[in-house]
Amino acid sequence: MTYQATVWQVSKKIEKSQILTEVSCSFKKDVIYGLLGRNGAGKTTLLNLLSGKTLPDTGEVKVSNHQPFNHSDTLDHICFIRESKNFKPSLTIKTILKTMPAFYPNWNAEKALELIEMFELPQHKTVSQLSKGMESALGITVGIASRSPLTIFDEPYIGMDAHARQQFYEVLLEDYSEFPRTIILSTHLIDEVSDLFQEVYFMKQGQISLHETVDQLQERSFLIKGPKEAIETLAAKGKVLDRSSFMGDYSITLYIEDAEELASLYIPASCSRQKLSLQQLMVYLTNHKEESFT
Ligand SMILES: Nc1ncnc2c1ncn2[C@@H]1O[C@H](COP(=O)(O)OP(=O)(O)OP(=O)(O)O)[C@@H](O)[C@H]1O
Repeated sequence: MTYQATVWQVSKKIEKSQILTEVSCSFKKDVIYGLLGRNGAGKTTLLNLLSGKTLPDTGEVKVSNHQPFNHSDTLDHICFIRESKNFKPSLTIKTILKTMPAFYPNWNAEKALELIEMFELPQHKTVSQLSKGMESALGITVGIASRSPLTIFDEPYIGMDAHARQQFYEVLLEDYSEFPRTIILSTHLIDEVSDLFQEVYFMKQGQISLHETVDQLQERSFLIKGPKEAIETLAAKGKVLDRSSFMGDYSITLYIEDAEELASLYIPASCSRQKLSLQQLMVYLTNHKEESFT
């Protein structure tokens, strides 16, 4: 297996607060990852480490087999687009586009111009003169046109309307199909982008709480409704992520990791089974509290 980036047993404190605790994760070459978790889970901190902005206190981060911090050859392989402040406010879009090849060896000027036109960005304007959505569209343009082997987007669409976000997802997928690279996208708009992800990492309180392929995750998770007794029997087959009861209707959100349990799962005719969206799963997986029926 070829990895573009690996994080091994990384811990990080900021101002005496423990932000990341023994985080280990790896990102394969040419795979699109979703990095999901609630506010303050530690996603941006992890992405800062991966992009060489900071060093871990303990553990090891490697991108293209090197620690990225202060390693210019490795930093050339990484493009990190944050939710804001990606560019100097006094620079015009035109100037930014001119300087990008110096940062990104795979920079594709033609692609950049195509996206500038698609997002209707005025090249003569400075970053400070752009709306929030336009500034985000500029970040996305740079992220895609960089064609960096490790491209990271940390909630890059602030202020962009639904149409522009859809354009972003489509263009990202189209360009990735032609020029595969490792992409990590941290987002809260999970259902909008879930079709893009091949694998997801869930973070909770500074740790990785789950890593799965999207297909596996959806195969292993169920929302089951039915009579109390049947539901209780099914609950014993896996991890109950959520329970609810309303006027005699009982339901559970069940996650079955064990392959044998999964293969032999029998759902009686008195019960119904539904698929869960990635967004619903994320809510349950990052809010794990098990309740009993009342
Ligand atoms: N410079 C800083 N000084 C103090 N605390 C910080 C700093 N940066 C981050 N933190 C803290 O680290 C924790 C994780 O923050 P981080 O930004 O990594 O989370 P996140 O998962 O990206 O959140 P969000 O989804 O809201 O962007 C939070 O509790 C945050 O308050």
